Amino acid sequence: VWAAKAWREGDPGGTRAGRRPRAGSVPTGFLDVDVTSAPLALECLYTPWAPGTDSDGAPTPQDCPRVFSAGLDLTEMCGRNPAHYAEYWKAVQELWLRTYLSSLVLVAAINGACPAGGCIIALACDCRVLADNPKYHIGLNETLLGITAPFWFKDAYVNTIGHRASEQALQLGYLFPPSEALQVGLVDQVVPEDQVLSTALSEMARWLAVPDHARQLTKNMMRKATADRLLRQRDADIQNFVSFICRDSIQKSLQVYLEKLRQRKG
Ligand SMILES: CCCCCCCCCCCC/C=C/CC(=O)SCCNC(=O)CCNC(=O)[C@H](O)C(C)(C)COP(=O)(O)OP(=O)(O)OC[C@H]1O[C@@H](n2cnc3c(N)ncnc32)[C@H](O)[C@@H]1OP(=O)(O)O
Repeated sequence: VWAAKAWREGDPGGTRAGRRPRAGSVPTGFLDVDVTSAPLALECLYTPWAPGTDSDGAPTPQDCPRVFSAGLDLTEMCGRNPAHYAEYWKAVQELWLRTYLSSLVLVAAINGACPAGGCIIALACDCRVLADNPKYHIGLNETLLGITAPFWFKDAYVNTIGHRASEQALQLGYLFPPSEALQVGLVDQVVPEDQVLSTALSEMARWLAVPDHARQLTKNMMRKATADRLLRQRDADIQNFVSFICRDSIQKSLQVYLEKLRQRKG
């Protein structure tokens, strides 16, 4: 994900904030964003988590070039206590709200798989450029894990691809390959893999050419109702998440899914 400020400063690579998780960072293990320093949070933006870490223990895209984001860290949702789940979900909400409501131009350069939480962060951006590789699927696959996408994931989906396509894709947990993602409007461009970043930068230039104040006011006008819906019921959403995720049947489903992932690797 590329932030306008860094782009303007000619340092898009410097937006990677994948440092070792620290106090106050979103405990997703995937998207390491400092949520305690509000104005900075998005300006030292993250590279969404992909399996692999650099020498500092920080996630790096290079270590797993085929993954944009594997979504939320399932190990944060398994075998923990209710207080942990509540804190975790609050951080996920915060990450999404800040990304979704950012006044910066955000362009998602999607160079790998982009399921669930990865998709929701890409959807919070202003524009999505996806590499044309049949393995790079994008979408909300929660039902395949035996869980439900929360209402604000659903809202972001509906806002982007419409009600009928969302209804079908959400129930099926469907992950769209690039051509279908483009067709349904889930991404804005599909380009050869080696052109993802240059295309994202061109898109960024296009968006930045618009007077900032007018673009920002318009963005807020378009997004406010969706964000307000979550803001009005943040605590209830956390309670729903905690009681849902604590169910034995849900824990079991998640463990089975994680185990399958691990076995697939072997
Ligand atoms: C009526 C009541 C209603 C109440 C409603 C309440 C609402 C509450 C709902 C709760 C919602 C919760 C929302 C969750 C959103 C999510 O994001 S869930 C996560 C979804 N993600 C996935 O399904 C992706 C799974 N991963 C993959 O498909 C692949 O890993 C990959 C395509 C991303 C990459 O493939 P590859 O490069 O081959 O890597 P792997 O070898 O598969 O993986 C390496 C390594 O990473 C582990 N891993 C992968 N994904 C995750 C993950 N999401 N979390 C944790 N760990 C993950 C994988 O197991 C391997 O681990 P090991 O190295 O073997 O330890």
